Amino acid sequence: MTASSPAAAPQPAPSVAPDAELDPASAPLPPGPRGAELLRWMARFRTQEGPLEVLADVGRRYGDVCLFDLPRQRLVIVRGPEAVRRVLVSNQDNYRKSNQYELLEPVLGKGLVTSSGPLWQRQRKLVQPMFAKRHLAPFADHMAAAAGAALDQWEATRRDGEQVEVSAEILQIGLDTVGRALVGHDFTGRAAEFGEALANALHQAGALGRSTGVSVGQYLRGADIQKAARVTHPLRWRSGIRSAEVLTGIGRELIDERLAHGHGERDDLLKLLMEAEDEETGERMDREQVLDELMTFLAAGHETTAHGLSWMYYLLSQHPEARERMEAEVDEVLGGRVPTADDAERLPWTRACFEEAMRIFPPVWHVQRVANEDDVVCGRRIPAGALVFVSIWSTHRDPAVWPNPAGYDPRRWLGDEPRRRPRFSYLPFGGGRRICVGHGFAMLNATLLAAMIAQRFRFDFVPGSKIVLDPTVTIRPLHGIPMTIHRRERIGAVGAKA
Ligand code: HEM
Repeated sequence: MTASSPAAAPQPAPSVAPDAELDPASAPLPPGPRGAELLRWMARFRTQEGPLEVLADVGRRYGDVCLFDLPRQRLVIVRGPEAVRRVLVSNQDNYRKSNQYELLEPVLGKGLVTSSGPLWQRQRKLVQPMFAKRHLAPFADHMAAAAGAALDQWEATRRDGEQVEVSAEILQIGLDTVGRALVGHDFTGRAAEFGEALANALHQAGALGRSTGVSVGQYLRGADIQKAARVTHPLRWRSGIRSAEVLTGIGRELIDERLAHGHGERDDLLKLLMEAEDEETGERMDREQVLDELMTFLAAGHETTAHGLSWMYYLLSQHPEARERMEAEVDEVLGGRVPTADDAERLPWTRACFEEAMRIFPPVWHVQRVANEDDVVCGRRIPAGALVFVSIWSTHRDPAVWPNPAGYDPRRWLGDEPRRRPRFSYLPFGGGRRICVGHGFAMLNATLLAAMIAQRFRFDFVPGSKIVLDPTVTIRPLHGIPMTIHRRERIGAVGAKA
């Protein structure tokens, strides 16, 4: 696990005027390492947990804005509410998404995550209403049905006290629940094949994104990032493409089935996607655009939620009092019945346990942008063309905002506490116009799933197991999280609706 930290150094002087009023030309560049020290930081960045250690340590050493002045590429790392607000919200038009996202295009095509400009605007307008509160109730029923079936399976196949790899279990159950909400029963039977291909495609894209070869390839050959990945890592690239073909093949089959036979009784997200119309032009998405959005939802929604939950089980096993409180809440509110969308609001502690887990282990640990023009952030000049790492990881652990930042304490999420903290001190779903479109869906899915698991099972960490963080697209546990699974006394008849 991530260690800490060189000795703290003085923070840069705080800006006296708001950034918007400062002239970039007269603002100083951010502080940062130079020469051999810069090379040492970069070498550390390439180690297994290095990116997370570097994000945390540059914050401690250089403050909220730090510059790595590399040949041909200036990398700026920002953290903290003020810097996040400037880059993601108040001056967001000055920042475009970085080309790292293009490595995901073989799977996501030109869906919401990877598109920009007018296409993104049109798609966001079409897609956003699908995640409105009124649509969440049927999604919740799908999620609960899929989770119930998966938990029955655990009950039938897992011995009490058996050792399991919790993140693999949660990934599977997470894909079942997200998949059912998106494409209903049609997903049953395809989930295993889909899950395996998706995990590989994302893993390869994440590894290519961190590869020195890909960076050097772009730099030396002036190639675009996909070409650099193809040339410098042909096997890795091919492996990702093969998985992408499996995924898009499944997606096309699901869509073609609907085109041929209609939606029937289905009330899932695929139906909403296929029927969505632009209110001004009446235009609908074509088959390929529906495919890109479907792949985007499955890819963006599945691993993120599942890893957040896996980290929650890891943390809960070390905080039995928090876990007992979750079990007591679930027993009291649900009394053994299957939860509905309305129940999510009646489970504040369960929700808080998930929110706090995402603070300590944010599934998306940073977002990347490129500055179009010079800008000023926290009184420092961000040069045009700089690659800006908005560090969710270190913002969530900033001691200026979070007392005892490494301590897992779901009480931080109760009552007025969240409102007292500065905005953008917590951003697991990003911020600004490109904030996660599925965040309500994700919170519902995670809360219901956590509640249904707590009704029936409990996990204990296997002592002495080593947990290694793998920060690729998401933060996943490199060798999994070994835990023993235990059945809880059943409260009432699980399976009966209120
Ligand atoms: C705990 C679960 C989740 C986390 C932590 C998460 C996190 C994020 C973050 C940080 C972004 C912003 C990326 C950026 O600004 O570059 C994002 C965007 C996005 N997320 Fe999520 N997400 C989650 C679940 C979901 C779900 C369930 C869906 C859909 C079903 C989804 C769909 C999307 C889409 C489509 C975007 C792109 C939005 C746009 O650019 O307009 N996410 N997510």
